[in-house]
Amino acid sequence: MLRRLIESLESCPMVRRGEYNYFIHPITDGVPIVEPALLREVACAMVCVMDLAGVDKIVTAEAMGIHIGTTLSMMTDIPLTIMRKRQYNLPGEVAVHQSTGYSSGELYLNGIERGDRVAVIDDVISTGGTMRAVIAALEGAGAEIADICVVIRRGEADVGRPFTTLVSIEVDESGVHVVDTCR
Ligand SMILES: O=P(O)(O)OC[C@H]1O[C@H](OP(=O)(O)OP(=O)(O)O)[C@H](O)[C@@H]1O
Ligand SMILES: Nc1nc2[nH]cnc2c(=O)[nH]1
Repeated sequence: MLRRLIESLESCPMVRRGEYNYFIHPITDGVPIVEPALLREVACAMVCVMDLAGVDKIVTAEAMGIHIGTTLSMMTDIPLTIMRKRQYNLPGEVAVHQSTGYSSGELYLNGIERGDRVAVIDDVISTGGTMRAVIAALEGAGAEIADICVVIRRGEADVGRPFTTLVSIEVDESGVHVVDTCR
């Protein structure tokens, strides 16, 4: 079922970002091209593995959760909010610090009301810094996190809650290796 995702990961290019081996893939970078069939495969798998019962809103982080979150939202009719790297200063906006293996900055959550039941999705988890920031923001806003699903798990990050991943990978000098899948 995840044939396109697995094959494209195992043949994707990689660059160095400092000490970090950064793989480049349509789902995590939007380049070189996002094939509709791949996006469909990923979103269909998410619908299958996630508990979306009674979920009011899907939450993702800028930028590379957006195409996945949009597809999932269109398939399920659940509205989407995007945690932005830009501050809007709207009433109730929640700011949190995000750090990854190669960058750091702020993320801003809007559009969540106390008691909202939310599902969190993202393209990849590596250090877990982004997901911990998203969870902290949602807890700060008083949301109930119903489920968390990330397309690609790289490493063993702990975010303090269980989460589902579609595939687990290892990355070394020779490239990406898929070591586990959700089905
Ligand atoms: O587990 P972590 O180490 O936090 O890494 C995962 C995050 O890294 C990427 O985001 P990035 O901040 O690079 O922004 P982008 O989506 O705008 O490329 C990716 O989209 C995840 O959100
Ligand atoms: N594209 C991409 N995004 C990431 N986010 C965290 N690690 C990575 C990576 O290696 N590649």
